[in-house]
Amino acid sequence: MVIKRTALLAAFQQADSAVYFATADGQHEYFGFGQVATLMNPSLTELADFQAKQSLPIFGGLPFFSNQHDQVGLMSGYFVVPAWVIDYPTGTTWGRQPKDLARAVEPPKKIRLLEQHDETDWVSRMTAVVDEMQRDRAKEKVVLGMQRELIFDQPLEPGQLIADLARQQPQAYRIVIKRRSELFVSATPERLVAVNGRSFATAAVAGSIRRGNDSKTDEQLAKQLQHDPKNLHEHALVVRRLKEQLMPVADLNYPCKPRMLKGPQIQHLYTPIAGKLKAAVSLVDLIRVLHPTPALGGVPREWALDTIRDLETSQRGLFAGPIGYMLPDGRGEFVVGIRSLWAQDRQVRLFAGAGILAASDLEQEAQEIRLKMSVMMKLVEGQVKHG
Ligand SMILES: C=C(O[C@@H]1C=C(C(=O)O)C=C[C@H]1O)C(=O)O
Repeated sequence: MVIKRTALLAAFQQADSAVYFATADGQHEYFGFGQVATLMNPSLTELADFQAKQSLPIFGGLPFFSNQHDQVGLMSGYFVVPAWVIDYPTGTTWGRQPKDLARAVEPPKKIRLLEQHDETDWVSRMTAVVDEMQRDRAKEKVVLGMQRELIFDQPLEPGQLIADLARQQPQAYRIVIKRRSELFVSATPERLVAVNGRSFATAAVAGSIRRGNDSKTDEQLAKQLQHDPKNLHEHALVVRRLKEQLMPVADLNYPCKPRMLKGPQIQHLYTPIAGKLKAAVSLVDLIRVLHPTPALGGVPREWALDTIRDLETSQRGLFAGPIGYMLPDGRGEFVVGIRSLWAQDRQVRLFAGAGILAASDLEQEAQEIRLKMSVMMKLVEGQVKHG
């Protein structure tokens, strides 16, 4: 029997536990329903042990910091083995299809935004770190995040989020993880790592500018970014680190100059890095090697991570963490959980960050962060009733 996409969206709306992962290349759109096993707050070792016991696909995410233990729910890290998974474009399924996938579809209801809280002191809070980087040039980069809290009168509708994500962000990875009254949603352009046998791929995505309103302005903005020393340096730090970490385990292919990666709101410098693993290295091992890349951490790594812990007022949880799936044959892909939100019932948190260097203008960085947040703001706006 052919399953309609609308039935999957309705089932997502109604399920207690469901996952959605669409790849940026449009090749795969996984929907998973129910749960045969779950893993909360895992270490990478626990995740590898958990995976070894499963014969069905696994979906979920690791928190950005593995050692922050006061996170709640999804944000502490969560993996699920759904009872049934379908890759919609290919029709491949795993597990047993539930008999009554979805009851009748209800029309989406509109919700009201009651409160919005922003980090209005972000620029002043981050000033000292730019001074520190100017004094000590060994401190090259730190990616600092900002969060926004939204309170609605009703919860977001996840089925509708999936439909709107596909329309609004077709060239991004699109992820929705639902666990009872919690949702984690991301429309991220950034692959952490994909593995297929001995082939693997990762990417450096760092250095950003807005999109132009017409193709001429857009091209000018791209040129400006491609010649901007601060952004080129910020990007080069990520490429350098990825190469250093991967050279020992793989033969690598990559372009010598960054390309452009364009989303509807923002464009980035982009260096795809692919290769062949010299020995069988698992996806979990590659996450251990790569996360956090300087695209979301910084250089030097430990100083940057301490700085993030000290200066960000809200914990990252899954924000900027590795989010992905693993299939029983060892194939799989993890992305970086940015352009993301976490919803707990009627309460929603948005996260975005920017790479800070000694040459950064913090007002401009704050503006860039708000631009990155507009990806999730636009998504939730789609459900909001005005007036
Ligand atoms: C931190 C984010 O994005 C990261 C930071 C970028 C930058 O500073 O140029 C670009 C892409 C991402 O690696 C985010 O979107 O929240």
